[in-house]
Amino acid sequence: MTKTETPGTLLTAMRGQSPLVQCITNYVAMNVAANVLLAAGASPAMVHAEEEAGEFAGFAGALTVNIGTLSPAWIAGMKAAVGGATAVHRPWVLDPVAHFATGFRRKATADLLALGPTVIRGNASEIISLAGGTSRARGVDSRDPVERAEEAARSLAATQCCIVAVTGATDFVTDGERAVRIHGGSSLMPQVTALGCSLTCLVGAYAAIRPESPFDATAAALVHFAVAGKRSAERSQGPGSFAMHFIDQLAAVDAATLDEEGKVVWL
Ligand SMILES: Nc1ncnc2c1ncn2[C@@H]1O[C@H](COP(=O)(O)OP(=O)(O)O)[C@@H](O)[C@H]1O
Ligand SMILES: Cc1ncsc1CCOP(=O)(O)O
Ligand SMILES: [Mg+2]
Repeated sequence: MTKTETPGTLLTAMRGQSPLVQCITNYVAMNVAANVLLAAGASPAMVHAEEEAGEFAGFAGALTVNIGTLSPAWIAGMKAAVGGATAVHRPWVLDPVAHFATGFRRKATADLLALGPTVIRGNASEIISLAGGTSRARGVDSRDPVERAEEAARSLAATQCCIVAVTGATDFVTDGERAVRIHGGSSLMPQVTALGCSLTCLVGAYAAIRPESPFDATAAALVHFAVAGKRSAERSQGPGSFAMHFIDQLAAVDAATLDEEGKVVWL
């Protein structure tokens, strides 16, 4: 991030363009993620059929691919969409939900990784395991602290030549050389399903407006979540009211709020 391109500047640019984001996400996340993107200021479209996914990616601002509820038909749609996005040099974001859990997921994830994602966004367990380490998780929820994933993220980013974002109590973003930690959010966030998946879609929205700067775009999306999450927790009684306030706060925060309340620490 530069002084002129703060997260707040990127928020204003993102809202100004309201980018069309093709989200191939899971059944759990589809509705949540669409509401998150609309509240944040982007335009989501959940388009995953093989017959149309590549064509759609040819005019979407960015593509996001999430393997949460995988099936062979969805994998075909994902590959077609990545082909379409790559052909027109649009960024695409991979969310490797519980990729370590089964052979089916491991194979699909390896195939998608080989197609060269612009950004990988996962929780600490997912990133540790994706870099070849052993995580403690068995399913979609992380069982490792982000600090344990930081070296894994750097190495994965360097090997894959992409941006890697690890989320959790404190987030970490790296391109293999540069790295930032982003503080904020709330411990209520992992108690609401699909917020990580929705964040992946929001990374796509920011990447759509700054395809040449995916590091800054990813960090801005994470700051947007961190600030909205902290403000929502201050207004909530538990996970249910948090989910409602979170949508409100994603919409309520403006550029000045992100730049005043966002806590980004360069490493
Ligand atoms: N303990 C926590 N404190 C603050 N924010 C959190 C915490 N756990 C997760 N988050 C936030 O929740 C969002 C989703 O991250 P995470 O739960 O790691 O993803 P996933 O749902 O894929 O496991 C991110 O914005 C992250 O910063
Ligand atoms: C519960 C569940 N099962 C398959 S995908 C999914 C949603 C996971 O969402 P997130 O990774 O954002 O917690
Ligand atoms: Mg996840």
